[in-house]
Amino acid sequence: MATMTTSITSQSLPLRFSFSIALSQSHTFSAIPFSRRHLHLSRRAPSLSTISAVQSDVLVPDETKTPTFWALNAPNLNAEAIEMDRVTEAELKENGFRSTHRTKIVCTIGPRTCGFEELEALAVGGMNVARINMCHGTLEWHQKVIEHVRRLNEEKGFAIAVMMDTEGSEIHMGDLGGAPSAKAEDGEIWTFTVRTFGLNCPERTITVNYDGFAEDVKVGDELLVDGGMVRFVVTEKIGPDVRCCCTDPGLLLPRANLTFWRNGSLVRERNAMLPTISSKDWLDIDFGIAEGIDFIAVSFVKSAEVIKHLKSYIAARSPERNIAVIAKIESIDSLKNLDEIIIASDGAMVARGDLGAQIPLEQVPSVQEKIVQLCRQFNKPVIVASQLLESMIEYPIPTRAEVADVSEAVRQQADAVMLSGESAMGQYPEKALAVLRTVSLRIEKWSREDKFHSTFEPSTLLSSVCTGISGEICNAAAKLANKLKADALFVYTKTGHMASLLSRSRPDCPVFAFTPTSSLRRRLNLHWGLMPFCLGFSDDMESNLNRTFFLVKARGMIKSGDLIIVVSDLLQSIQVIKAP
Ligand SMILES: Nc1ncnc2c1ncn2[C@@H]1O[C@H](COP(=O)(O)OP(=O)(O)OP(=O)(O)O)[C@@H](O)[C@H]1O
Ligand SMILES: CC(=O)C(=O)O
Ligand SMILES: [K+]
Ligand SMILES: [Mg+2]
Repeated sequence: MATMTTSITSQSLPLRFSFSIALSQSHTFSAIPFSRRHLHLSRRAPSLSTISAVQSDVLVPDETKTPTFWALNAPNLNAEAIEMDRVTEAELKENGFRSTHRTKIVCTIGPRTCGFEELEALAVGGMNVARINMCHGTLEWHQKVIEHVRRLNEEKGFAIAVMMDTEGSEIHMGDLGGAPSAKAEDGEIWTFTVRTFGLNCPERTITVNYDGFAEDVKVGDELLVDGGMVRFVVTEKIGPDVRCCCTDPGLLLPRANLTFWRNGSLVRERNAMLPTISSKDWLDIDFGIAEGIDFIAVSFVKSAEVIKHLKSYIAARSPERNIAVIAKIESIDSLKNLDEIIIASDGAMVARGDLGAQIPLEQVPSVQEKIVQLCRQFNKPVIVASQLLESMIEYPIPTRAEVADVSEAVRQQADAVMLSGESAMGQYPEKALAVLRTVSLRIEKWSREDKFHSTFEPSTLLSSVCTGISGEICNAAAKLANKLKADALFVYTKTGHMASLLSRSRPDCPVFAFTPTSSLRRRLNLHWGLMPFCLGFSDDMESNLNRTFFLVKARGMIKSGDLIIVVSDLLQSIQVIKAP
């Protein structure tokens, strides 16, 4: 029979108040090993639900720890032995725990931001993940970006993750013979062709990457560029060439996505059979594995099988590197298999750009909300992407509607929001990033203060999927942190699982995630509310705590009296600690 032990420690830990509940690996409750003098409140524990019930009744102050005690007992450690970035550090020092941003930011890197200085400016501005889109640029170009990010992390202590986004084999235009864009005017006749040209592409001619294109389209079909940014109607087919008349004028961008529509429906002919991961994508993936990237975002996922296939490939090719696989939800097919896809993946992206070209636009908001909610249930990080601040490609301030869109994603508590063209080739990448940060900080604060969690009531949402003992511990810890108005949660995690579960509970305070490896630290950087630190730790929680408090305090990031809730992978325990 399981027995629960609650121990109140008073001597061995750097605490003035502490209590702990420990679950041993065999899932029976046992005494926590690091308290020397403790008061046991042993009791039978029929179910996990009793954990939170005992939490509030055992806070006992221990006034024996004076500043001199701490000065004498401080571990002899160099304050640099913890890896953190200066943005987090400065944020904590200046404004305290509550000020830190919870919603993470992914920035697409393009010609406007690929230089070291520009990348550093994004890092300082709060970029957590740098996304490289394999639709564009050469491998040499991408390699340079990855090298810059690695250098930023090594030299400046950032933990910026690199996400590679695959090209996929959906239909898209060629690269416009190297031109940055081309303007299509109303009534003009353009030729879409499967022929290839070198740099001498004839005027008003667009190459198409899909060989079956000229056979699949029919006269009268509508051809949509980028989901309708520019629109054509097919007037004539001549061998490999398809003549089209422009009906909605606009700017054509290199490699823009193409869809064709017949009688108001998206045409899925043989193109529906195109592989999700093309032969070019596999080469890109090999390149990414060799370069040590952190995430692979798979474009146009249709089923869970492709995710499983890629994950087993990564495991075989690179057993030591745990690259996370993100499913991009942007095709009609993915919506039919949403649950399985999310369960099979390590995270998902609501890729609203292409999604809005495949389903009616008015359905995109509800699909976004559904995906965000499912990811939270299944404990997978989720990114809301595309056109959040589209007008900032050209203008220094966003539209009011864009601010409302960002606010909605933050209110839904998505793990991350993403910049695309705004940071890749826009005129104001840093300003766009600053807008994301300012808006998300404001909405996060508002949500905490007003408990404005209406759509995502954790008790019903989180209980619908069983996350086992760890999940219950993390929910209880988050609840406790909210109730006690704790300043921070600390989690010691070797696999990242406990940290992700704490993030899933969306506590009011930030979560300091201590992990022993830099690669896990980078991956955790995508999760809502996690501040990942690299810190070697042992199986001895007492010494881990001593060490962490000393290091974090030496860096001026916490102060005496701060209330910290500590959760650990190692002991599956919750402790309440007042910083010495
Ligand atoms: N590496 C790059 N080199 C040149 N231009 C880029 C690069 N990355 C992005 N861009 C430009 O920024 C725009 C927006 O970037 P984004 O990655 O969202 O492209 P996208 O093609 O719309 O996305 P996706 O293919 O994933 O649906 C692109 O259309 C392209 O013009
Ligand atoms: C990001 C992306 O691929 C899209 O929105 O289509
Ligand atoms: K892509
Ligand atoms: Mg896309």
